[in-house]
Amino acid sequence: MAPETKTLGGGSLLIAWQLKDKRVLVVGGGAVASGRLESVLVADALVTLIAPFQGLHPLTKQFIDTCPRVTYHDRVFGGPQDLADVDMVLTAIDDVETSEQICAMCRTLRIPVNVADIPPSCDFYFGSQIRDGPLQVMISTNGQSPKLANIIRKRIEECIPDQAGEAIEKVGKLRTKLRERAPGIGGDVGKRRMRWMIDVCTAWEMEELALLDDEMMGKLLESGWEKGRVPRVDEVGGKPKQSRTPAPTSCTLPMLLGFLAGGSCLALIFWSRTKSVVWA
Ligand SMILES: C[C@@]1(CC(=O)O)C2=NC(=C\c3[nH]c(c(CCC(=O)O)c3CC(=O)O)Cc3[nH]c(c(CC(=O)O)c3CCC(=O)O)/C=C3\N/C(=C\2)[C@@H](CCC(=O)O)[C@]3(C)CC(=O)O)/[C@H]1CCC(=O)O
Ligand SMILES: NC(=O)c1ccc[n+]([C@@H]2O[C@H](COP(=O)([O-])OP(=O)(O)OC[C@H]3O[C@@H](n4cnc5c(N)ncnc54)[C@H](O)[C@@H]3O)[C@@H](O)[C@H]2O)c1
Repeated sequence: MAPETKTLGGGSLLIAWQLKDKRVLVVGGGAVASGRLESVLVADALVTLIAPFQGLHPLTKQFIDTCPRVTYHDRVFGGPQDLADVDMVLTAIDDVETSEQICAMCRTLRIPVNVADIPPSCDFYFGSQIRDGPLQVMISTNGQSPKLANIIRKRIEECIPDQAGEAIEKVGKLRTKLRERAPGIGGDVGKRRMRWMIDVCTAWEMEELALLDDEMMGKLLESGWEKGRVPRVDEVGGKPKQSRTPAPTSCTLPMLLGFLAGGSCLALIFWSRTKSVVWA
């Protein structure tokens, strides 16, 4: 559906920010900071953490002890020198004044900043997250209700197929193999690659894609891509997913029995009524 261009606005940009090897400064070491650490470490960032040892949350300590990507300084924030060569700043401290000062310095230096719980001091908000391997879902209420974001996340989690993450991973591998076999950017080959990938993803069930291994991928490319078709799972050595729709026999038999039982009851009632009229 085309967007309503005249009234467009009031939201925020939803993107998957690539943080690999970017320098992220986290100020604070409490529970909120530990969540921030997890969020940026999952994105392969290089993290500097500044917080006095005394206030560290156990999870923050664990990240310091076990993640080589975290460089820890046992002290309070020291001023603009702490912001040199930094690509992103996240503060989670129980000191509003210092938070606002850090935000002002970041804005001067044009470093994107998030100050936990102070929306005017945020260039971007965090959201409620679902992760399953490469699958990433963020629920944002754009600052209106973090608790509802948390509740909606739990509901969405229930709807995501169990094998979604694994299926995505396997399809990712298949796409890499396909690009090796049929290289090139754009053009006819690009169009044909995209069409074939769309057809494979549409024709195969998520559970079937999740089972793809190297051998099956090889066969799929050989007997599928090379011949311009999408083979069935069993044609490439896989086990097809049991159909979710019950087989017609298993569906019609109980229905038929039910129908016969119902019919017999009605006949019995009708017969007994006729009898009682006659006997009256
Ligand atoms: C999603 C989540 C991600 C995360 O932080 O990791 C997140 N807050 C979470 C929880 C949470 N935060 C608060 C409560 C108490 C209940 C309630 O108030 O609803 C709960 C619920 C709980 O703890 O269960 C209090 C709160 N938060 C903010 C304010 C200030 C204000 O609104 O003005 C106040 C009031 C302070 C006060 O009253 O003094 C502000 C922000 N919090 C945001 C993110 C950004 C907007 C996200 C969005 O709207 O989508 C934004 C704008 C900035 C930011 O921090 O990035 C995480 C859930 C993770 C999960 O469970 O999955
Ligand atoms: N967005 C959210 O989900 C959310 C939820 C709860 C609380 N918060 C907010 O986030 C902030 C942090 O919450 P918390 O529960 O982690 O707090 P906390 O009190 O457990 O931790 C605060 C941390 O900041 C450190 N600190 C304080 N001043 C510092 C300074 N100048 N330099 C470096 N480190 C400093 C402390 O040593 C401690 O490690 C609070 O302001 C709170 O309002 C946000």
